[in-house]
Amino acid sequence: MEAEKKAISLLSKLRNEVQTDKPIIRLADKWVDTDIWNQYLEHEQSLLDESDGEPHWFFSPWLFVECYMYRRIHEAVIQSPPIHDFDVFKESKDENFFESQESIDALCMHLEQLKPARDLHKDQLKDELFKLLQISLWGNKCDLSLSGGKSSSQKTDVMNSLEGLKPFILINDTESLWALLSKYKKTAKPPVVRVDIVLDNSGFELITDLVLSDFLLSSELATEIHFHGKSIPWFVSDVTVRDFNWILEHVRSSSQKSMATCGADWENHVKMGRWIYHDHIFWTLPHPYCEMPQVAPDLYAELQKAHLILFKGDLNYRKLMSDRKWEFTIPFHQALCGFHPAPLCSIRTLKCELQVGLQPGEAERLMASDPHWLTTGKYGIFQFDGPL
Ligand SMILES: O=P(O)(O)OC[C@H]1O[C@](O)(CO)[C@@H](O)[C@@H]1O
Ligand SMILES: [Mn+2]
Repeated sequence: MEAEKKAISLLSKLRNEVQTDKPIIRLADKWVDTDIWNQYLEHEQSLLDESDGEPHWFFSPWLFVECYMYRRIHEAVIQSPPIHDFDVFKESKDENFFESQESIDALCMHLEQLKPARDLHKDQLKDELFKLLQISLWGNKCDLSLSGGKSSSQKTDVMNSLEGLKPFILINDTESLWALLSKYKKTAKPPVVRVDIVLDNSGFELITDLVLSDFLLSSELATEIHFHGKSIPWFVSDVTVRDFNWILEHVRSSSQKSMATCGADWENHVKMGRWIYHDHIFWTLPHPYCEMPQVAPDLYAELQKAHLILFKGDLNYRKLMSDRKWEFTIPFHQALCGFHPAPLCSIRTLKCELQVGLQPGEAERLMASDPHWLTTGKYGIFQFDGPL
């Protein structure tokens, strides 16, 4: 109880700082990333004129303060032993999984029916890949950060909604993904085809990513999937290693036959080293991804081993684009500012005022028909960059 009181008082202090636009203060804990964070704060300070004083909550870059807020929540918890590894968002993440049971079961049943997927005819293989990619895209609607932590589970039949949702895909580079992966399958070269997925949210979205990953293996479009998750609770619903293992265990022990079969297969993928989970502190730092080679060269080198990297979700898009106010028509490649570790694709629903690579006039047309098109998660993209 003492520890809880301490954590709550640190969180109240944080809330007061946010609400009253106090200066952004240095981190006081001693965690693996504390020094990097404090250096970043100094860097933010150095960008201001002397007359501006210190960086404050209301007038600092959104990406930076939003990441900083989640890092401060982490600080409040780790400074309160013995509850130092308590995940304040765990309950809502788990709830999202339980509330989406029917949709999860339907997806697992679909996946099982496709097996053995390696024998599917080329056209059917492509068709199924596109379906599962779209399911993974729309799974990104289910984050808990946009809804302020309120339930955002999947209750409708996502598989039968795909056709109706197609007009809301603003950029669809899935043909490039097919061209890349089917070329490897056809030539059987290289013998190892590695796809990395930079995960976003736990619950239903993670299930859609796992279903896609299982299909990539069973269809032999890929031979290894590497998942990248967060090392601390992040943006409410993002996946940590605990969430990842918890979901696998709950799918495996489900009373629904298809789910249990999928769960057993998935645990087996992990055991056999076909599915590999990584975490790295870089994913919970405020830096844009173009700074990865300097800030986290080991992670950059790891990503360079991939044949394709899928970046899930809105926050990853903001970090890929350095969260700048780009023109809507600027090419994706250019807005990546030199971040090209391997061919990559952003799969996200739009939740922030940032989108590049549109046709001239398209943003204006969207704005006229739906003024909130950028922020409601109603629209989605598959945006690819890289040589084929
Ligand atoms: O889980 P996702 O798709 O990254 O979405 C999180 C998004 O929600 C917000 O926190 C609020 O819109 C954004 O800052 C962030 O981009
Ligand atoms: Mn998220």
